This record gives sequence, C-alpha cells and structure tokens, in this order.
Amino acid sequence: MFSFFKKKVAEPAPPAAPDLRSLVPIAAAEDLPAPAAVVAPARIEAAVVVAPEIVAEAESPVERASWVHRLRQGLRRTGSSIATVFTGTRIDDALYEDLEAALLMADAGVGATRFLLEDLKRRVKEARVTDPAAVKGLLAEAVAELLQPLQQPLVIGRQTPTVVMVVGVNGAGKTTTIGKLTRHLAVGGHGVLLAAADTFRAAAREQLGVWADRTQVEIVSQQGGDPAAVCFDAVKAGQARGIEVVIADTAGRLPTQLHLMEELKKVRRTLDKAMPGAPHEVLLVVDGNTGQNALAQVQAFDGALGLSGLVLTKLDGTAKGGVLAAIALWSRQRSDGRALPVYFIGVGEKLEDLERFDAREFAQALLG
Ligand SMILES: Nc1nc2c(ncn2[C@@H]2O[C@H](COP(=O)(O)OP(=O)(O)OP(=O)(O)O)[C@@H](O)[C@H]2O)c(=O)[nH]1
Repeated sequence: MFSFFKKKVAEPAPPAAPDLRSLVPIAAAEDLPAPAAVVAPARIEAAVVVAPEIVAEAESPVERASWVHRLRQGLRRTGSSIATVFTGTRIDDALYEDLEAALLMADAGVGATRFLLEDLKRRVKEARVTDPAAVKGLLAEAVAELLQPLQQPLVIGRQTPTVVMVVGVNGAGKTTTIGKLTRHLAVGGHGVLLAAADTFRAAAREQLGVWADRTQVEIVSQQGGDPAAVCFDAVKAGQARGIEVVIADTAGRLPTQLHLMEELKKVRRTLDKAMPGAPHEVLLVVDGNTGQNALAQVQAFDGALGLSGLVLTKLDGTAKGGVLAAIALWSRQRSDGRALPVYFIGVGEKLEDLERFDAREFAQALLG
C-alpha cells in the first residue's frame, strides 16, 4: 500500500539506565487478543519504507482507490460549491469572481485564493483553453502544485528511539491519531512505547491505554504526575529496551493558554535532556473542520514549539477543506524556510480513515 512512514537505519544507541517505576505494562500477554486480532489488512503491511536503500513497495491500486473515494466523500461539501463554478459555458470575469467566492467559502483564505486565481489565469492563457470544464482541471493542477511541498513521509529509525511529541488543541484528534499510527507501526513489526503525558485527564490515559492494549504496546503513565517526567521516563525506558518509536500524547490546550504552552515547552526541553536531539518530531494534530482557525493554530504552535509536521483530521463532511491551501501558502514563508509537511490526513474515526497525504489526490478530491 503506501509509504506511511519512511524508515532510516538507526545508529546503535547506548542503553541508558532504565527507570521503569512508572512503566505500566498494559498488555500482559495473557490479556491480549489473539494474534489474529492485530493482523492488519494487507494494505497496512507496506506501511514502513526502509530508506535509503529500499524503495517504496507498490501500493495496491484498489486499496488506494478506496481511500481516494473516502477522501472525495469527505471533501464533498467543500468540493461541490467549487465544482458548480465550472458548469457554465464561458470563461469570463464572472467565472473568476464565482471561483474567488467559492475558494473563500472553502476557507482557502484571502492570500491563497488570490495566489490560486493568478496562477490559474496564467495557466488558462498558456493552455489556451476555452471550456470551463478544462479550467477546473487546470485549477486542480494549480492546487496540487501549491500543496506539493507538504507531501513528505514521516521518517522513523534515524535514532533509537525516534521520539514523537504530539500536540494540539482539545479534541483535535491527537489520541485517535496516535492510536492509528501506533497500530500501523506495531503491525509493521516496530516497537512502540506510548507516553501518556496528559496526566491531568484520567479519560485521556484510559483512551491511550485502550489503543496500547489493542496494539500490544506498552504505555508509561502516571496519574496526576508531571507530563515532562512521564516523557523523560518513557524515553529512558525506550532507550533501555531498544524500542524504535516513543510517542508522547500531550493534553489538549489552546495556544492562548500561555502557562499550558510553557508546560509543552518544558516537555520539549525535558525530552532533549532525556535524549539529546529529542523530540525528533513535533506533530500538531489539527481539526480540519475549523477552517481558518486551523491556520491560526498551526502558526501559534509553530511559533511556540517549532513544529516538524502536521496531521489534519476530520476532513470528513467539512466545507472548509480549502484551509490546506492557506497552510501551504503560509508554509512557504516559514521562518526556517522549510515547508511544514502534512504527514497524514484523517477522514473519519476508523483505522483506515487515516492515510498519508498526497497533494494531487487531495487537490482532485477538493474540487469535487
Ligand atoms: N469525524 C471524525 N472524527 C474524528 C477524526 N479523528 C478523531 N475523531 C474523533 O474526535 C474526537 C476527539 O478525538 P481525540 O483523539 O480524543 O482528541 P484529542 O485531541 O486527543 O482530545 P483531548 O485529549 O481532549 O485534547 C473523538 O470522538 C474521535 O473519535 C476524524 O478524522 N474524523
């Protein structure tokens, strides 16, 4: 199926003294579901690509087509209003005005809308098209080109463990996303350790525990404890055991809650103390249904923490899928000059509803 992750061969890491006091082995062997229960559909099996020597395994076209269908369904509300712009017979100012309104309604934002319109006019002129339906095809190309820099695989295995810190506002889909990623990794035979760094909300730990249980991975958790301490313990345990990936689930928070943002910065610093260079990934999970607010979240979390990637969830049923164009345009002007990858997008709560992001597929689904 897809190159869900990219894996680099790891440098051997010296084992550090384990601190397993808070390591809660959720999944004792006898409590676990029968192995068959965690055997994933075939489409999951090529989830990890070993780089650089091994190239991506071919993905089944049938499986990908099924995903594209779900993506199109999810973005139908965004796409249908844009698609109606191209049902006329003439390419004129009215068409471009309608398109401008439709892109703004889809939450592409003023900057990305302007950018796309100018790019589209240039393409129309160059291609000398006269049919509005052909303009739609050119718009899909313009959107795909704008989104292309965001299409990058998540690399794991450069370090052991690869430490992934997951952040976002309340209810964005962090824990669900972690559960899905963990499952993909575990099914691919990769060791994962979860750090339940939302020590405040008992339900959050339980929710993560359920995913840990399902995927037969261990979880470090400590009710009422310090999130940074939980993360420290998890990384040390991961190092001692040679576990490939440690994923830290943090509590949801608004970027305006400055003391909570300070807490995240502390988690980040502590991870670096536990393992210099960690976290190797700081992922922001964003609810795509929040439209332009999603862009504001990306900017605020990036400013505070320096993000390395995004996961855009809840694109099912949204009329605001255009926000990814706004994120892509902003990403071009990022202070470190690097595009912020969108590693995955989600169109539902089920396991198969999270997939790697593909700029072309997304552009086509967006336009209905
Ligand atoms: N429709 C839809 N629902 C989703 C998607 N991803 C997650 N959800 C749902 O969103 C809700 C919140 O998800 P969580 O994973 O608990 O979110 P969270 O960010 O960990 O929440 P906090 O820990 O409270 O900050 C759950 O009901 C999920 O099932 C998605 O892509 N589409």
